[in-house]
Amino acid sequence: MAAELWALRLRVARVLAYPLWRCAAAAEEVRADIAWWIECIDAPKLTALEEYSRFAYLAAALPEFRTLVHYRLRGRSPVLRILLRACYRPLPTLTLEADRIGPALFIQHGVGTIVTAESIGSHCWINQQVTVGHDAKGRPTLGDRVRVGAGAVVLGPITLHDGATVGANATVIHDVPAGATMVAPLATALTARPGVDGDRPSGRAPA
Ligand SMILES: CC(=O)SCCNC(=O)CCNC(=O)[C@H](O)C(C)(C)COP(=O)(O)OP(=O)(O)OC[C@H]1O[C@@H](n2cnc3c(N)ncnc32)[C@H](O)[C@@H]1OP(=O)(O)O
Repeated sequence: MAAELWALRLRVARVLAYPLWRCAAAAEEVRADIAWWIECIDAPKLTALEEYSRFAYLAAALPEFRTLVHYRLRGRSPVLRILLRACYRPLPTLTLEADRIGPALFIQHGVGTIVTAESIGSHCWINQQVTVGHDAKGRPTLGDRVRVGAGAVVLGPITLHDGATVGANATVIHDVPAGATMVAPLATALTARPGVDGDRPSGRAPA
């Protein structure tokens, strides 16, 4: 039953996604995006699909993917883009602004993620609640295969070189060498303080 439902949903997705596919398929990056998203999601059910079915699934199920497709279509006519955005809603909590986003960008859970970069290389991975943004001097450049973990903040005219990783919740304001991993200090336990009721959220003794 579950398999039949999955097949039915995929058939419907294939019909509904067709106009978007017709507009997007010409962009080389979109094909690389599809392959990269399937690799990152790593679900055998999706790996087994051919390219158009993969696209239809991603466009139907993942608004993050639709946001990326709309970015890929930014050279098309404004009227077409408005129509496509109305029919295939992007994720409102995800912003992608860059002069160039190379082929294959995966966005996992685009909740509260704002990416304002000079450029982004190929095969990058960005998580939820991430800010990649500018300071007074400029905005970041991301190389190839850069990964930015949940809650991370990357600011200013810096470069995350190829293969750099920013760990969850880390703030980065300097260049990161190729292949390096940046992490923030980990949370530490608050030691018990005499005279304070540790069970109370405010930490204050009752009046
Ligand atoms: C809903 C969802 O789940 S969405 C998915 C959200 N997930 C993410 O965003 C993933 C982001 N990834 C990370 O932050 C990873 O921990 C990475 C990439 C920074 C490091 O991963 P790994 O290389 O596998 O590191 P590993 O787990 O082996 O830890 C190595 C060391 O780094 C420390 N470390 C790992 N991650 C972090 C982090 N985010 N912040 C601070 N220190 C860290 C570990 O405590 C460990 O230190 P130790 O050797 O002193 O014990």
